[in-house]
Amino acid sequence: MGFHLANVQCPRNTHFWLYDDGSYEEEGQNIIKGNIWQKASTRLIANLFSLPIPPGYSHGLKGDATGDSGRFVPDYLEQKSVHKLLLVGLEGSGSSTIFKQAKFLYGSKFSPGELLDLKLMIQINVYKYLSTLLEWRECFEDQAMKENRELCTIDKAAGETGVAQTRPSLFSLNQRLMQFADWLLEIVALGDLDAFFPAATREYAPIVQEVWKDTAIQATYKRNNEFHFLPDVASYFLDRVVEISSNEYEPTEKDILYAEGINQWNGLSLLEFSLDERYQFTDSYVDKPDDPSMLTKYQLIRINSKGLNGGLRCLEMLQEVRAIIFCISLADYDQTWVQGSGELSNKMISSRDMFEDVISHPSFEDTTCVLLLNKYDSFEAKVNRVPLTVCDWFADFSPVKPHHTHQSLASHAYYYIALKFKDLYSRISDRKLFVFQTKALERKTVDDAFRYIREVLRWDDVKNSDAFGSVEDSLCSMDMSSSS
Ligand SMILES: Nc1nc2c(ncn2[C@@H]2O[C@H](COP(=O)(O)OP(=O)(O)OP(=O)(O)O)[C@@H](O)[C@H]2O)c(=O)[nH]1
Ligand SMILES: [Mg+2]
Repeated sequence: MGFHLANVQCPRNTHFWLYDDGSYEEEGQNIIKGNIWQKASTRLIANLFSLPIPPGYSHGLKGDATGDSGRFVPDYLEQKSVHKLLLVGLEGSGSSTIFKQAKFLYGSKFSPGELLDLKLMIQINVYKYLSTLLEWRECFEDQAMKENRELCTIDKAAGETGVAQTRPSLFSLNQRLMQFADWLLEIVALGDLDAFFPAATREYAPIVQEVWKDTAIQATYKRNNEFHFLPDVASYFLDRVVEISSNEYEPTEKDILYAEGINQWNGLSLLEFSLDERYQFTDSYVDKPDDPSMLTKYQLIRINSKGLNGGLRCLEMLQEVRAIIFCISLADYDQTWVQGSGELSNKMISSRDMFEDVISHPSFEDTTCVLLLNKYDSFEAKVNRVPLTVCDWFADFSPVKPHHTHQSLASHAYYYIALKFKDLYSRISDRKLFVFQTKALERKTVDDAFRYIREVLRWDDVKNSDAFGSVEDSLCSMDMSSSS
């Protein structure tokens, strides 16, 4: 199995001999074919399972000149090394969307197994969305009943008969749908949803559709700004529940991007890729095709926030991370979030706290950090409606009236947030925080982000080799110019 994890080609019936130093040869051939410790995948797996790694291999490639901080790798060796990029963010920030876009952009297609995982995840999520709606329907119905009773008491006092008390409200379901709702909510309360669905998904699709279209649920959905944990994509999938629930359903590219997450179970996803030498932020390509073997290789490691719940312990297992890519949803500034302690808090503030925890983690003292401020599209639409100051951390945001400047309110607010994070970072680290704006559903912005990250890392190498001084300025201006 170790050979498979190390990406060693193992034809059937071929046996390998593995030596203490990690080198291996085909049985009896007396020709050393390679060394498993030189394979990045072996080292990562070993890290994750806390397996010992021979000393010469634990920091980069054997014999690489990593210098004191492990940053400087001479060009000729850099070509061969794999830069690990750790992608993290609070749930819903869009980190898995960014991962999936990177896979569409630079990776291979989703395999049939991965597509099946995505399909199951989409099918089960539909039931989660519906149960959220059903819970809120119940609250709104209770509220409506209570108001009715109060009205009744007033009417009675005025000498009128109290029929309003028994009258169904806008939020009441008929008895048949009510039975289904009770049954579904019980399964959810018992935590059995994952075990029950999607095996039963096809059978219940018609009734799910009926509940979703019912006026009580539609009235509940209209009030979705009042409750949390119902993502924007809920209606996108609920509208198509029958299609999604069929055996023949295959998620489209759009479905894959809209689905929350990459698969149901896996907290960790890996993608190895390289970037061609297309010029930064333009669509022009260099004339000659690149020699793919010369391109720097990156390994994108995405851990979902559930995977980080164990107090960031798994981060310790990730050695030699070249850069942390921390993803934050700009649109979270007015959202509520349940923290680990069960307390409710503002989601932007929860994201900030998680950011602080990750960057102050001893494993990442010397690690470059790039902050991706994502969901600029939702943010742009929202910021004109909901003042940024609803988030306590942004209480001192006082924009110059938009018509006095050329900047929109959204871009003004974006710079303000970027600076907040830069200030915070500078209080914790003596390194510079790089900030980039994304709309992860737009593939181009994710491509731009990775090209920006590549420039940041190149700059880092140059800075550490002390050859140039002015690259930082050009990166800063790039970073700022990319945000309008
Ligand atoms: N409007 C908008 N929606 C986005 C953007 N990025 C992600 N989303 C949506 O936001 C939802 C959550 O994104 P995910 O990528 O699942 O975020 P995540 O929570 O970091 O990933 P998991 O931890 O795996 O759930 C998905 O429905 C995405 O389609 C964006 O830039 N704009
Ligand atoms: Mg999510």
